[in-house]
Amino acid sequence: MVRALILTGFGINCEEEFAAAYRMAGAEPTIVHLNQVLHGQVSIHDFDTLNFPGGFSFGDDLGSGVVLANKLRYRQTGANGRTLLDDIKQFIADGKFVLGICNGFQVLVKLGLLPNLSGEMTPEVTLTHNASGRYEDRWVTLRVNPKSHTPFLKGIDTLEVPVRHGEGRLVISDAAIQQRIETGGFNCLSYLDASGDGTDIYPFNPNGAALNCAGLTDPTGQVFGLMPHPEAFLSAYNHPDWARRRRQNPSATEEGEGLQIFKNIVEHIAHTRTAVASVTEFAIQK
Ligand SMILES: NC(=O)CC[C@H](N)C(=O)O
Repeated sequence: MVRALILTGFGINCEEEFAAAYRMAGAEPTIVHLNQVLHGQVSIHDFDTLNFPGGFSFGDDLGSGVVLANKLRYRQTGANGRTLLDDIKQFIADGKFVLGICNGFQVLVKLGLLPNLSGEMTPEVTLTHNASGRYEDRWVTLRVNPKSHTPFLKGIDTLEVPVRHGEGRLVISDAAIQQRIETGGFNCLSYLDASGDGTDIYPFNPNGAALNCAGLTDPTGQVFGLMPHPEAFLSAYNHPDWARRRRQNPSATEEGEGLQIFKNIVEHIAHTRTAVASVTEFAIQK
């Protein structure tokens, strides 16, 4: 069974949707208060994926995700001076996966886990207040960057998902970093307009993000974060226009488009595990 650790506490509020997504994708989700991890009662290393849900951690004080990111970077988890960021580094080095949605994405960016071009886990870009100056709560259409190789987005071309955030505007102040993000395809998701083109025009691009970017991966593809909420589109009936969509395509699946991201990563982990097991079995037989 693929095991997903879902963090909560301090104002995170999307952990149940996250758990439902993993459950529907065939994994075993465990929701844990961040303090249980920081106090050593739960180890992230017992899990395959580490998940940062959306919400309003620490009331968005100092900027969304900033306080939680600092807690992960500086709060020592034991007498040996280790921090949770040290454990997350190990977790990624072990080939495991990290997913952050909305406030979770903001945490990963402020922590320097995304895009992490340098490998040093220092912040390289930021997410800040929407260009509209308002909280945006609407559905958007996204396209997956064909250059992206993250298993989370395998086989997905476009998808519709809701956004609900006040600080989703990606700002890249260094031209060299922007170029490396584009060259590597780490800007893995872009906002589309009604004709299916990437756009910086409001409200299709709800926040004015650089590169029309709704999501980033790190160079390994193991760390993925996005502003929209795929975990809020698990059933076709979550879509505001579900009735018309069903009339147009009555034989379409009843699954929501967001679920595929979770199915992808669960299948990828299960498949990798089977492949490793059969190689090991082959080596033992020899
Ligand atoms: N839904 C969310 O996770 C919102 C994130 C953050 N509080 C913001 O408003 O930008």
